[in-house]
This record gives sequence, C-alpha cells and structure tokens, in this order.
Amino acid sequence: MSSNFAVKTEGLSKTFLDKEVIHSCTMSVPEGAIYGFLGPNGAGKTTVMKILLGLLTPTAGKVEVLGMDVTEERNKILTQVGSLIEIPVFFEHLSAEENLSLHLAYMNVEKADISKVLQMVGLVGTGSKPVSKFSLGMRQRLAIARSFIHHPKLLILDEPINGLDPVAVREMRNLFLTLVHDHGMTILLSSHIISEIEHIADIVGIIAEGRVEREIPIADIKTQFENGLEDYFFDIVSGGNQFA
Ligand SMILES: Nc1ncnc2c1ncn2[C@@H]1O[C@H](COP(=O)(O)OP(=O)(O)OP(=O)(O)O)[C@@H](O)[C@H]1O
Repeated sequence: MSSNFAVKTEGLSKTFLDKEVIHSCTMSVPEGAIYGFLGPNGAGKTTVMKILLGLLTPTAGKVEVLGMDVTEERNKILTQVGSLIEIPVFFEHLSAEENLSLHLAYMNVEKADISKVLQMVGLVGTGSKPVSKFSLGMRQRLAIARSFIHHPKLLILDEPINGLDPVAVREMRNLFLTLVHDHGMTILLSSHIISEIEHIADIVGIIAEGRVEREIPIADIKTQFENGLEDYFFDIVSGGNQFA
C-alpha cells in the first residue's frame, strides 16, 4: 500500500463474538489532510479508530498507519500518533500541567512547551487546580492538549468537540487547522455533527452500518450538491443512490 497516506485500510473487518460490525472497510486518509469520519451512532467509527491505534485487533484485512502495518509495528506507530478516544481518563488529583508532564514522560518526550500548549487549548490560568474540579469542556480541552503535545504526525480524534460550547468549538476548529497547516499534522476526526465536518474537513468518509460507503473531497460535495453535505449524507445512510 502507498505511503502517501497517513491511514490506509483494505478489506478491514471486525467481528465481536459472532457478529461482524465492520465489513470490508477500505479507507484512505491523505497525509496533511483533515479527514472527517461521519456516521450515525453505532456505525463503527470508534471501532475503526481503535483498530488504527492497535487497541483492537482486526479480524481481517490490511491496516497501515503512517506506512506501517498496525499489527506488526504498533509500538512505533504509537510514538507518532496522538489520540482522543471515548471518555478521557486523567490523574484526577493532579493539575492540567502535571497531567501533561506525566504524559510526556510516558511518551519519552523531553522537549515540549506545556505552557504554550495550555494556551493553545485555552487552559491558561488553571494553575494547581486538580482536574477533578474541571468542567466537562475543560476536560475535553485538556484531552485535546494531551493528544498533540508530543508532536505526533497523525491525530486520531473520536468526537473531539463533545461537551464543548459554541465558542470552544470554534476555538478548537481553528486549533485543528493550525495543527495541520502550521505543524504538518494529519487529522482523522469523527463526528455525528454534519456541519462540523463540513466546516473543517478536506475529505469526508461516510460510514453506515460498518461500511465506509463513500470517500469524497468536501470541495466536490460543495460544487455538486446544492444543499451540501447534509443532503449527501442522508441520501447515503438511507441507502439511496440519487447522488451517486
Ligand atoms: N467490545 C464490543 N463488543 C461487542 N460489540 C461491540 C463492541 N464495541 C463496539 N461494538 C458494537 O460495534 C458497533 C459499532 O460501534 P462503535 O462504537 O464503533 O460505533 P460508533 O460509530 O463509534 O458509534 P457512536 O457514534 O455511537 O459512538 C455497535 O453495534 C457496537 O454495539
């Protein structure tokens, strides 16, 4: 498989017990892009992301992350990837800064500007306040900080704007754009929120019932479909084919 893709899967399937929940999924995330992974509840977004991170083993298929096979080079991949999957877990009695410090030590990264990263996610001034006293939005900001503080090449973010108010959503959107355009990262992010994907993604992958139904550049949707991604998405997930 080509290494011009930060993520490439071919024929990826996953079965839990006897039930196949991911069916021969083929997806390609180009390096330097923001890839919006859009799908209804239970479509399989988190499962695919966990497989990319080596947290679940694929039942079948080929999975490459940053040009490396996920089953063979998991540890090497993890040094170059940042992630936010499901509900983030922190050391509750420690501050934001202390949590980030521990993460850096765990990742074996000596040089990182914690103050700068806290400023980038809007957590300046939290000082020694323990994470247990953080609001939901503050926890999400800290989780985003932790995902990129070690300068990964690829960010895998599962519903990263969950729990954020509209101001924070806009701030994080701008942050993601900065990470891609100024820091050379690639971002794969999932969402159910169509407008959010439409705002930020370069390319969208639509997953429904465990199948990646379509991958298409956002620019193509905008020129071809009058009402944009929302109509396109509903057509695909309802099994229609009028836009094919
Ligand atoms: N550990 C597991 N054991 C059994 N089934 C599972 C497991 N994890 C996920 N599933 C099933 O796999 C399917 C896909 O779930 P997944 O969490 O990947 O979807 P999702 O698109 O991330 O959904 P949501 O947007 O609601 O988070 C669901 O039917 C879910 O019940």
